Amino acid sequence: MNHIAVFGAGSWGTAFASILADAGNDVRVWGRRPELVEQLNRGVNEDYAPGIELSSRISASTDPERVVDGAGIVVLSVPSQSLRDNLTQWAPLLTGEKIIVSLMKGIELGTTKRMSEVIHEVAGVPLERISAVSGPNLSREIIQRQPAATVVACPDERSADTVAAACQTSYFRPYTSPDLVGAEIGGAVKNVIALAVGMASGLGMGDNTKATIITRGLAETTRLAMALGADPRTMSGLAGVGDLIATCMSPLSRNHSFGVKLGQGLTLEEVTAQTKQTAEGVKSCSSILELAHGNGVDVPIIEQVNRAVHEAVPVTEIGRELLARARKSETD
Ligand SMILES: NC(=O)C1=CN([C@@H]2O[C@H](COP(=O)(O)OP(=O)(O)OC[C@H]3O[C@@H](n4cnc5c(N)ncnc54)[C@H](O)[C@@H]3O)[C@@H](O)[C@H]2O)C=CC1
Ligand SMILES: O=C(CO)COP(=O)(O)O
Repeated sequence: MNHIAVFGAGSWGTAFASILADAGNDVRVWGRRPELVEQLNRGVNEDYAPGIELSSRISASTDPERVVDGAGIVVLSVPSQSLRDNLTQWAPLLTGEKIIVSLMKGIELGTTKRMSEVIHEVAGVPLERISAVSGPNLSREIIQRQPAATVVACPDERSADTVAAACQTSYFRPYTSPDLVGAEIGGAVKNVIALAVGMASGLGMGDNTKATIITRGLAETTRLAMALGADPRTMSGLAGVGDLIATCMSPLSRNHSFGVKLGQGLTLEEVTAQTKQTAEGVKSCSSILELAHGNGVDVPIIEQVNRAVHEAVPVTEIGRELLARARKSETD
């Protein structure tokens, strides 16, 4: 039996630990809070996966050394903006031939780095042993064992295949891809587009408006991904349009729900106070905008989401601005 370490006992860390356990692995989860670790060791996570009985193959600890000991694969699932701080403490443990898996969908504020870049920089792990798992994977559906597929992206085919083999179950189908950049950009940007779709929903707009934002959001994502060297085909796959659809359309999405509340007129502070879980797009809209500007990429939806979220520009105003832009060809 393989031993796999999962850092982060939130919604996705716990759901992914369940997949790994169902795939036959012995899974050790690191959690920050002793009370949550104690819950996991009783086979539940009422904070992040209420009503779900967890596999007996999952155990948990607050001690990173104990969690990593003997693991060939280490999965990271903490909020993107806290990765660097956490990794600084964990880096000495990530030695040897371990494969590191990022489940995170964000871009670091201040550096505009993707999560694999942060892992490479802080832990010194070569990119050939860093993979990202990304796709339409709403944790609540996955932990209920509803069928879904995902992409395991890594420049090294053997590493990608090792991770894919470790997380394949009767309900979860991983595809491999060499396009780490595309998978990470697809995963991070769709959160911002989901905020925009949520805002439209909150304003009472219907499906035409939402489909328009999703489609033009995909155009922005593709432009940015290609400018960073990604394969455009990734954008028409699970880590691109697949995740975009799931996140933009589902009431289970925290980013979508966050956007709905902003659209209904709540302030950023009010929505933040009501939101217990991580809505990555709220912070990453700024870093993604900076990344796009730094690469000369036009991202009007992301720009307007950033204004609504961080400059308190009314949501009605950003819609008007998007529609008033100069006419252009759809494919420019
Ligand atoms: N929930 C989902 O459906 C999916 C989430 N993701 C991504 O997975 C990543 C993790 O998200 P979730 O598990 O959903 O978030 P979550 O909010 O459910 O859980 C986050 C976990 O990190 C812990 N945490 C918070 N601040 C921390 C810090 N400073 N240091 C260490 N731990 C900290 C929390 O206590 C919690 O256990 C995000 O990047 C998200 O975009 C990706 C696919 C699906
Ligand atoms: O990434 C996700 C689904 O693939 C989860 O989206 P949210 O973080 O918006 O809930």
